[in-house]
Amino acid sequence: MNAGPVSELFLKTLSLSHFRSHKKGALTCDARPVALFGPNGAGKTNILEAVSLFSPGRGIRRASAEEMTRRPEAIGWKLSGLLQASTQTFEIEVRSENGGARQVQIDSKAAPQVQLGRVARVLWLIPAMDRLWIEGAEGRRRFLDRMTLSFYPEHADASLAYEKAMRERNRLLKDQISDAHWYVALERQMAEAGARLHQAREASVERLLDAQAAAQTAFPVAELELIQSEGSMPHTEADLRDALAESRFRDIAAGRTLVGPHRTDMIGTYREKAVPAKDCSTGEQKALLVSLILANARALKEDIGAAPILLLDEVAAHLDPDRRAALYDEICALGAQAWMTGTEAGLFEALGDRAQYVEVTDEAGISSLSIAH
Ligand SMILES: Nc1ncnc2c1ncn2[C@@H]1O[C@H](COP(=O)(O)OP(=O)(O)OP(=O)(O)O)[C@@H](O)[C@H]1O
Repeated sequence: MNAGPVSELFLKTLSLSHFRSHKKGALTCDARPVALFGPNGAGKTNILEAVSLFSPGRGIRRASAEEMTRRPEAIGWKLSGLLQASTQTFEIEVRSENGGARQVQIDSKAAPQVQLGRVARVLWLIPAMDRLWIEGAEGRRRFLDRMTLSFYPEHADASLAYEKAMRERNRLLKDQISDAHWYVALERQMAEAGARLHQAREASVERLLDAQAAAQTAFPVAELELIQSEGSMPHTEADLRDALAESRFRDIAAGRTLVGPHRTDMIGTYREKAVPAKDCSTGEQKALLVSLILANARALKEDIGAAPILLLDEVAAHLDPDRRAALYDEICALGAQAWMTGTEAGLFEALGDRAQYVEVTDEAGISSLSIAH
């Protein structure tokens, strides 16, 4: 099952049942951007989170199924939607019973989560990423891996294989086992999967730079460089295997693996100014992230034929009016169904009738998700 080459990709319907603050909510929409507006706490981000669960992973908040269960009933939740991919329509359902593991169905058939990545492509930018350039490497690595995964869905397999072998190696390290033959097989697996991981990340970084450089865009070019948090970064399978073998005694002392792509970091630079992203102004840091998301969407459109669904939480409020208008123009030029949130409908004024407007209110637990005219 694969959406294959598509000319458009958008959600036609979305229903939520007992999901976070939404007891019941349903929406029918077209391919245009969706501007969600309403007061603080109305449940706008919860709707974005619901859409994000139509792609693999734990969604925009990385929450557990249990956390997403509506209180106080806590009986489990269900999301369903019709995804239009050119002339094909996929019926997607994601649910959790009593806070248990998420179950996915595509066209009424149980499907593994990874299958969602081949049908729906969803990218997002949320306020939690605002400090991405400043905080720890883990957030940047996750951001990088999501972008990489969007280009190369098989990146998930390499990540899993790498992590599994590393977990076993770390167990040996913790038990202070120094017998070499125990390590060799695991390091071979790590090197094989790790080299694939690294190549896919490097390829994604290159694609993002090309997509930014080639575009007519109001956003600054974010140049990305991958580095290893300590020392040099082994690139090839052979280098990685040697680096792991060399690091063994140091790793035993540390009780964990100190070298490899799990320690990759990503440095961002505002290219035109040659200023590291971490030293840029708050607005510039946001603009660099918007630039990357748009580049990701443009490059993905080249691959699959249609722009991915975008989830932009509170992005409009953080951009000056010129940049905001530029963002809307670029989204519309891409033809992306961008789900955007804001407390005021006025934030979306520059979109005019190029978007559909949804007022989100939460009265008596029944969310009113009506298209506002
Ligand atoms: N599991 C849950 N059950 C019930 N309500 C929940 C649950 N999780 C979160 N909420 C409620 O959802 C609301 C937050 O929703 P959301 O973050 O979508 O708001 P928002 O409209 O984006 O607000 P803002 O404009 O402030 O960002 C809060 O009132 C919170 O208490």
